[in-house]
Amino acid sequence: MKNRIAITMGDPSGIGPEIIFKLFKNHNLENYDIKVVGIKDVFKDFGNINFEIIEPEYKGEKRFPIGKVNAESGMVSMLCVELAVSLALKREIDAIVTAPINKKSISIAGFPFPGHTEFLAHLTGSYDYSMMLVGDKIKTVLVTTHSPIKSLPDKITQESVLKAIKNAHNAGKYFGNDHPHVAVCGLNPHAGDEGAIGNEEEVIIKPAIEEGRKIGINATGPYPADSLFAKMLSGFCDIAVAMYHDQGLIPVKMESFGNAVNVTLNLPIIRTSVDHGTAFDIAGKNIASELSLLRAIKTADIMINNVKSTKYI
Ligand SMILES: NC(=O)c1ccc[n+]([C@@H]2O[C@H](COP(=O)([O-])OP(=O)(O)OC[C@H]3O[C@@H](n4cnc5c(N)ncnc54)[C@H](O)[C@@H]3O)[C@@H](O)[C@H]2O)c1
Ligand SMILES: N[C@H](C(=O)O)[C@H](O)COP(=O)(O)O
Repeated sequence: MKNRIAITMGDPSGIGPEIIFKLFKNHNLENYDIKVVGIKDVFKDFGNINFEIIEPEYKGEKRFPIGKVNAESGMVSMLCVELAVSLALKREIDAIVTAPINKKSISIAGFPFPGHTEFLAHLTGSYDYSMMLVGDKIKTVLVTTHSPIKSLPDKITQESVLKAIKNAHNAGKYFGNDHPHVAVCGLNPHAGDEGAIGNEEEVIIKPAIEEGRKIGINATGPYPADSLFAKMLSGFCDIAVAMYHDQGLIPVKMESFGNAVNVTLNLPIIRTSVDHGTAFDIAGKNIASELSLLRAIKTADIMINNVKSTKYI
């Protein structure tokens, strides 16, 4: 049986519908059983639709302004995610792959979540999840997700760092390595220089790495983040653990933007996503690339095939 994957439409004011249409038009998808969760009317201007669309219950206006923040687009994009998650929890599909949402539009639509990741955690009752961005050589798991910088000191704890280390270890299998070398970034410049420039490395990050090592994870660090990612390009480690969003995502996007995949680890469902946003600046121009979406489908397929056969720590 082919793996059953639902792609959520994303924000209809952005490039989500366009890249979904291009995915079906330009690629051979016969190895997968793919459905789209979205609004049919949104796709009809692109041409003949040769894929199945499941619609969420949505009673509002179905014409969405292109390239503009608005509450209706935010609302419908989240309703699609909600429906896809319910199908995944009922095991009617094997994975969800998400097209991009706009964080401002979902906020004015009344969803108090800064992204899919946190909404998915809410819908599935998950706490020990992590965001991972998968580039070609650079693969990063984050300790904190969409957190304002000023909130970081409270969120980077021994527990949250250890959680990310475990999730990074367990993610190795998806990339052909059951025992990955997980290299952990410091938080401060030069990883604190042994306490000379901040002490989070000494009192939080090193103890978390030690805990990880005690349960058999090949975790090392903390390393100065400014040089770790350059070393990663030469094969120094398999997965990096980064303390906050931009520390981990800038290196992935520098290396692989447009071809990387966002994975939410340790949910009770499989979820992958594109590495880019709604790109309002190019929405409606027919120039958006669907390649990250294709990669997200392939990654979800690998995860589905691997998930049953793996031992978790
Ligand atoms: N997976 C997601 O849902 C997701 C991911 C990232 C950002 N976002 C959200 O999207 C919105 C816009 O974010 P942003 O402007 O920071 O980033 P963005 O990724 O939307 O755009 C950054 C730049 O990359 C270009 N770009 C993006 N995707 C492209 C594609 N497929 N093909 C060609 N060019 C592409 C855009 O035109 C823009 O110049 C924000 O609300 C952000 O929070 C959502
Ligand atoms: N952090 C992601 C990125 O920059 O690519 C993006 O915001 C998407 O996050 P969600 O999957 O949580 O929406």
